[in-house]
Amino acid sequence: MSKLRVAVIGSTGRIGSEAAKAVDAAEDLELVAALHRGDSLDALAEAGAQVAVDLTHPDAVMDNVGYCVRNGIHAVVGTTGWTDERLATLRGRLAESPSTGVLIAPNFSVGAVLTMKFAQAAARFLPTVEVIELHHRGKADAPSGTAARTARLIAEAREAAGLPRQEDPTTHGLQGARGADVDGIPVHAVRLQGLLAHQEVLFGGEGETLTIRHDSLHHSSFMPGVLLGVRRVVDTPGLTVGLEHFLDLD
Ligand SMILES: NC(=O)C1=CN([C@@H]2O[C@H](COP(=O)(O)OP(=O)(O)OC[C@H]3O[C@@H](n4cnc5c(N)ncnc54)[C@H](OP(=O)(O)O)[C@@H]3O)[C@@H](O)[C@H]2O)C=CC1
Ligand SMILES: O=C(O)C1=N[C@H](C(=O)O)C[C@H](O)C1
Repeated sequence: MSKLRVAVIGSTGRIGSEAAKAVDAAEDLELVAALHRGDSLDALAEAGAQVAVDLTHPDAVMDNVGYCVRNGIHAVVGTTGWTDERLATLRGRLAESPSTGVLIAPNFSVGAVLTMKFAQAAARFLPTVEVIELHHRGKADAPSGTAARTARLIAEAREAAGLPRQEDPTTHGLQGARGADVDGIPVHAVRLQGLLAHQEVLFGGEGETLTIRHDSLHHSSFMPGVLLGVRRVVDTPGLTVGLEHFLDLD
C-alpha cells in the first residue's frame, strides 16, 4: 500500500520539529516536505503533499490553510488563534473545495481532550467554574486555544442545563486580576519558565470543589493525536473542530 504523503509547516518549531520526526518515523506516512518561516507554500504542491500539518503561528495559519484548501491538500491544524470569524472564512473556502478535509485541534493530547470532556460533564452539576492555563514563556497567544475551547464547551453545557451566567462579586480590583472572560467563564493565563502545557479547571459547589488538572510534560504527548488526525482527515471532508471527533470517547 502506498504511503500517505505528508508535509509539516512550522518544522523548526517546538512542536513542529517533533511532528516532522513522528511523521518520518511512521511506517504508513512519508514526510515529503518540511517548511518553516520564509519558505514558499508552493513547496507543498510541488512535493505532492496529500496532507499538511500546520504548527506555526496565529499570524500565518490562515494563509497556510487557505493555500492547502485551494490546492486540495487536507490540513491538520494545531496552530491557535481561531476566532469565530476565521472559522467562518475557512468554512467558506472549504465550500469551494468540498472534498478537502481540515481538522483544527486545539489540543492533540488525549489527556487534554479528556479534560474538556470531563469538564463538560461536571459543568451542569457545580455552579461556579474558572480555568487556569499554564504554559512555557515562549507562547505567543493567551489564553491558550485549549483553555478558550474548554471555557466555551463549559459555557455551552451550562446553558444547556439552564444554569445562569456566573455573577462576579468583585467590586474593587486591578484590571486583569479576574482573568479574561470567555463566554462568561474566567480564564487565567500563567507563563513560567520550566513549564510546557498545563491546565486546571476548578469547579465549586456547596461546600465542595472539584479540580480537573492536565499536564503535558513533553511534546511527545501531542504526537499520537497528530498522527491520528493525519490518518483520519483524508476521509473526513469539510471542517472538523476538536480531536474528540476522531476518538471513540462514548
Ligand atoms: N494543538 C496542539 O496540541 C498544540 C498546538 N500548539 C500550537 O502550535 C503553534 C506553534 O507552537 P510552537 O511550536 O510552540 O511555536 P514555535 O515558535 O516554537 O514554532 C513556530 C514555527 O512556525 C514558524 N513560524 C512562526 N511564525 C511564522 C510565520 N509568520 N510564517 C510562517 N512560519 C512561521 C516558525 O519558524 P521560525 O523558526 O523561522 O520562526 C517555527 O517553525 C502555536 O500556535 C501553539 O499554540 C503547540 C503545541 C500543541
Ligand atoms: O503553545 C503551546 O505550547 C500549546 N498550545 C496549544 C494551546 O494554545 O492550547 C496546545 C497546548 O496547550 C500547547
